[in-house]
Amino acid sequence: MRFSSNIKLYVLLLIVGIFLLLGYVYFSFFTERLNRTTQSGRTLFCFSRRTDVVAVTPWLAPIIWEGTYDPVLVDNIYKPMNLTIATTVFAVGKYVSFLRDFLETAEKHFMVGFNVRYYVFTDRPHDVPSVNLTQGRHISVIQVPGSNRWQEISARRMEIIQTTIESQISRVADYIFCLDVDSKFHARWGAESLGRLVAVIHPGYYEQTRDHFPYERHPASMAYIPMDEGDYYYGGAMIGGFVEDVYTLTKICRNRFEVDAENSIEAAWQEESHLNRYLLYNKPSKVLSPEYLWQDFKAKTKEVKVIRFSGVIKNYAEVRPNV
Ligand SMILES: CC(=O)N[C@H]1[C@@H](OP(=O)(O)OP(=O)(O)OC[C@H]2O[C@@H](n3ccc(=O)[nH]c3=O)[C@H](O)[C@@H]2O)O[C@H](CO)[C@H](O)[C@@H]1O
Ligand SMILES: [Mn+2]
Repeated sequence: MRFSSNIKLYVLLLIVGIFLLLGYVYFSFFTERLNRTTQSGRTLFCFSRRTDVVAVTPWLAPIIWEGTYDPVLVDNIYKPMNLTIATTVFAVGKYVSFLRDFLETAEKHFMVGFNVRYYVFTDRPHDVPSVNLTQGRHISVIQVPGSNRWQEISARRMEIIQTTIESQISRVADYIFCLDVDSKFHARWGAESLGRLVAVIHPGYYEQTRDHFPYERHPASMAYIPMDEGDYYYGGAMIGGFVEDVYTLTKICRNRFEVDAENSIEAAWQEESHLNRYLLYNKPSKVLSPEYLWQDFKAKTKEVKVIRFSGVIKNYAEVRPNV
C-alpha cells in the first residue's frame, strides 16, 4: 500500500517536472523570437541608432530618418491593419508628362503591400498614362479646370483636396498623402510615415535657422509668421495624415488663402506659406526628414543616407503656363 502510494508520488513529481521543463523551453524559445522581431537588443539609453541628426521635435513627435526605426517591425504592426492610403497628385497642363515616372516609381517604392488609391487631378484625362498597378492599388482620374497661372494651380490643390475628401476619399481611405507630381520615388516610403498629421522638412532649409525660413512675413496676410516663431520650414510638396486631420488642414488653409485673395494678397509661397502657418499652431504628430522630399539638383549631404522621394529637374519656362 505504502509502496504504491510512493510510486504515485514519484510519477506525479516526474510529470510536474516534465511540464516545468517543457514550459521553460517554450518560454525561452518564445522570448528569443520576440527579441528577434523587436530587435530589443537596444537599451533604454540609446533610443536612436543615429547620433548625427535630431530624431524628435521639441513637442516629442518623431522625425523620421533612416536608421531611427526598424522597417520590419513597422510593417509587422501596420500590414495586418489592412489600411487604405489615398494619394492625391495634380497633373494640370504640361505637368501630365510627369505622371508616368511618378506612378511607376510609386508602384516600386511607395506604401508597397498596402491598398493605395491614387487620385489624379488633371485637365487632360486622355493623356494620363496607363501604368500597371499591383494588387490592391487603383487610380481614379478626376477632371479639374486648367489655369494660365501656376500659382493658382498649385494653390487650388487645397480646395480640390478638401472637396474630394468630402465627396469620396473619406468613405474609402484611412490615411492620405498629397504629393507633388514632378517627382520620383527612389527608395522605400512605407508605414513609418503614417501618423495623425504628417509634414516633411523642406530640403532647402533643414540646415538653416528660422530667420532664414521663407515664411510669409507681412502681418496683413493670413499666413503671417513673426520672425521669432516657427519650428521648421515644411515643404508644400507633401501633406499627410488621417483623412480627417488633412481635411481640416486643407479646409482652414483654403479659407485663409481666400481671405488673402479678397484682400489682394498672395502669400510668399502660396499654399506652402499657409501650410507652414497652420502647422505652427497645429503641430504635426510626425515629421519626415528631407529623405522624403529631396530635389535632384541638390547634392546629397552626409546626413541623408537614403533619398526616398525627390523632385526632378525641370525647365520651369517649358512646363509652367507662366513664369
Ligand atoms: C519641393 C516643394 O516643396 N515644392 C513646392 C514648391 O515648388 P515647385 O517648384 O516644386 O512647384 P511645382 O511647379 O511643382 O508646383 C506644385 C504642384 O502643382 C501642380 N502643378 C503646378 C503647375 C502646373 O502647371 N501644373 C500642375 O499640375 C503639380 O502637381 C506640381 O507638382 O512651391 C510650390 C509653391 O506654390 C508648392 O508649395 C510646391 O509643393
Ligand atoms: Mn514640385
